[in-house]
Amino acid sequence: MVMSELKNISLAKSCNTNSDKNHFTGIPVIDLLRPWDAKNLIVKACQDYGFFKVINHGVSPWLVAELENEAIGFFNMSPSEKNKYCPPNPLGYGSNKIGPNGDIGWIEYLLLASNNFPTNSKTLSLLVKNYVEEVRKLGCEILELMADGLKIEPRSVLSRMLSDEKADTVFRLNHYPPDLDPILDSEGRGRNRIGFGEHTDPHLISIARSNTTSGFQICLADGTWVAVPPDESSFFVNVDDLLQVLTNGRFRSVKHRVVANRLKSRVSMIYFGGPPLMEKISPLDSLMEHGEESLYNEFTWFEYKSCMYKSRLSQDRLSLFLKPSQT
Ligand SMILES: C=C1C[C@]23C[C@@]1(O)CC[C@H]2[C@@]12CC[C@H](O)[C@@](C)(C(=O)O1)[C@H]2[C@@H]3C(=O)O
Ligand SMILES: O=C(O)CCC(=O)C(=O)O
Ligand SMILES: [Fe+2]
Repeated sequence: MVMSELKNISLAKSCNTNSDKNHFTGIPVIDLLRPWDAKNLIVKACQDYGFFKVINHGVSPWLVAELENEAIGFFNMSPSEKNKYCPPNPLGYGSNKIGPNGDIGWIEYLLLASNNFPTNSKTLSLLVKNYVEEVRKLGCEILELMADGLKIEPRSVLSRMLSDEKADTVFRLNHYPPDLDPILDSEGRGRNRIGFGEHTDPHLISIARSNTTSGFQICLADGTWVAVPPDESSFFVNVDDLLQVLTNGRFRSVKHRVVANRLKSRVSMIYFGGPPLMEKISPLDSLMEHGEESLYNEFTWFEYKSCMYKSRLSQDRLSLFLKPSQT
């Protein structure tokens, strides 16, 4: 990646871009070995933050470590080796550019999908396949606990979309190199560059794991940005746009971003769980109260995805599907 081209990568608008400062201590922690508590805590976390951390998740730490090592091996290859790999249109290897509409970040990444996650290495592809399968199961368990907590039936009403053989899964490996030469602001203070600009994830849920380097931040309901303390042994779960629609706005699709770290590389691996392309998305009947109106016009995941690829990272895509009475 040509870092000299990245001098102008934007600084965050709010002042809290230093990745190690103001670590937020209020992230909800869900212990999956306590399912009787977990269902209610998950619902509260999705309503309050659209975000929580999962411990005792059952995903093999060996698999996580192997995949991280293999990913580091990929990112350690020379730029010319990496650039031989197909550019992200939308899947492939990318650096600096995120998506097709001019967004940039202090990042390089591999975006993969389909069942065999083709890469330049059989080992990497196989590890991704096994990892995604384990994390997909974790996603189903979490969605079933959500249904229990929301008191809706069947408990597979959400998870069936991830278990479907046509489920639309994306997997992403991100590498944020250290930002050794941060930009100076007008007062001469060093400010970290943005690694991945603010956005919400479009799918149902995203399940992320990162190394011990800080940088990930979420936006609270009052608009404050807070830094999430890293935890390499846990998974972090985002409520995504489709889950906000399916719950008719009860759950918040969390706005988040990544700020580059001054000293350390950050490596993250994210599973994005989406439904089959033709799935129709509208608030769940079993959740709607008597007389409650849907906030959104019905759409298919295919329609939403098409609209997403036409939009910039920070665009509020869901607002395009709000009913006129809600705008
Ligand atoms: C700017 C873009 C990158 C993105 C596609 C989009 O046009 C808008 C949504 C972006 C996002 C955010 C979450 C995931 O990282 C991602 C893979 C996705 O599904 O939506 C990315 C897209 C991407 O990097 O291609
Ligand atoms: O790297 C991360 O931890 C988050 C990146 C992200 O938000 C994304 O890939 O959608
Ligand atoms: Fe994201």
